Amino acid sequence: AIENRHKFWETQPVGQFKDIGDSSLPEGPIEQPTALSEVKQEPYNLPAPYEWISCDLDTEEMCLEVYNLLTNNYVEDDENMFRFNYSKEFLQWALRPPGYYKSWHIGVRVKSSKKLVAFITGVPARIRVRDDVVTMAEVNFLCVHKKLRSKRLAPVMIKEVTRRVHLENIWQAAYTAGVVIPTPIATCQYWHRSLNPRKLIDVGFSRLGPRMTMSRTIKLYKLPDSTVTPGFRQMELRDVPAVTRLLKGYLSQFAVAPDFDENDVEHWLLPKENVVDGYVVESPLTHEITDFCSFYTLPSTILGNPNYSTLKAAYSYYNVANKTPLIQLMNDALIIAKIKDYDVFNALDVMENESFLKELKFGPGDGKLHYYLYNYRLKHPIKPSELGLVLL
Ligand SMILES: CCCCCCCCCCCCCC(=O)CSCCNC(=O)CCNC(=O)[C@H](O)C(C)(C)COP(=O)(O)OP(=O)(O)OC[C@H]1O[C@@H](n2cnc3c(N)ncnc32)[C@H](O)[C@@H]1OP(=O)(O)O
Ligand SMILES: CN(C)Cc1n[nH]c2ccc(-c3ccc(F)cc3OCCn3ccnc3)cc12
Repeated sequence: AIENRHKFWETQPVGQFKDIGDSSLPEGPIEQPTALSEVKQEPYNLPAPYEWISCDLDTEEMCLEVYNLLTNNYVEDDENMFRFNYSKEFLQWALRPPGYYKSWHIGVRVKSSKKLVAFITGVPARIRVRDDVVTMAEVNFLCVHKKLRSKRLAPVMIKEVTRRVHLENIWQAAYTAGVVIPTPIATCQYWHRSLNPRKLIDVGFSRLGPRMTMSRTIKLYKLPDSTVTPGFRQMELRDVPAVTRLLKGYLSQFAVAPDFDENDVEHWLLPKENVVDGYVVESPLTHEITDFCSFYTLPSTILGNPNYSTLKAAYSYYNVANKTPLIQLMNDALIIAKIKDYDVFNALDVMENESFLKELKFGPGDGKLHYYLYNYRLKHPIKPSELGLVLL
């Protein structure tokens, strides 16, 4: 057998490849919590020139350092044509939800130059796994500077965030990645809906279909100038209780989903310009909030194109269609994104998204997004349609 060794991940309390199909192993936590006094009190050792830093994202200066590290060194697509370009406002939103810990915003910098060269974050979240609501860390933004790759720095970053999460008496985590490591609990496909086909073709994101001209392609993706659902409007603070009720009811059908309360909904779904958009359908007759849709803003830097520098992308977030057909609700989201000059609208095949992707002219992306739980075993991977969790 090909030795597909995961020297670090084989030491971790995660589902192991060798255990796949072994239904004698129980679902749930793999290791039991330890006493806080038994958690390593001091940070893990770093190579000599480096030191740990807790990044205070309340300061513009630290925010800019994190932004610059990620802008130049974070996730690229498989063909290295695009790199995620999370904005500073987005990072402050993503990393400061209710109950967040500054100590979980972990940086590594060069002692001499003070340059930030690595980063990893956690934010607390209540995640329901089947009938079990577990307080977890959502781990994200793992990044090692391009010049420091393949030095086994990532395992140290992961062990350090694990240690700091343990110190808060939290023993599970959730994370996603484009890479396959032990062991995905779900594997999702991402899809793209062109809004600005000319630009997408110019930058090489899309290609002209066979027997298709540019003008025919522009016509294919054309959208109305305004939304079609009566009562469709931006979400406001006063809608938080109704949206929370809608969302809790809707997410209860999925095997893994966030357990949002009103504080969480206010943080994660109230519109923030250039960060997150949320829309409700208020019945013109009864003024009841019947539906909800949302998307977040995550541009990608276009690498090495003379005419364009940024791809403006919207990502489907949480959507609840109770009275309005989901396909109509999502088409209104596309119309809003086009009005707001997005180039592309992206979606994973999670929740009920599969039901609208093809009809609304989404095309399949060229990779997968794998979902993981740390220190929590599922007997089998779940289907994307059983997943009710979207990580940023
Ligand atoms: C109870 C609380 C628990 C909290 C913690 C929970 C767990 C959280 C886990 C983190 C979740 C993050 C979620 C997230 O942020 C979303 S996924 C995005 C990750 N970031 C990027 O792709 C940015 C560009 N790449 C880099 O910066 C580097 O390539 C990174 C830093 C990715 C790896 O740096 P490197 O210089 O290329 O590699 P070495 O240092 O030499 O290390 C190689 C080892 O790292 C393993 N590796 C590689 N990529 C990984 C990834 N994306 N997740 C987990 N592990 C990953 C790899 O399998 C190998 O281990 P193995 O030998 O066992 O196979
Ligand atoms: C989720 N969050 C953890 C960021 C993250 N990490 N790793 C990833 C791999 C794929 C996607 C992804 C998710 C949804 C989607 F519609 C397109 C995607 O990537 C396209 C390829 N790409 C990468 C960079 N620029 C373009 C996100 C991520």
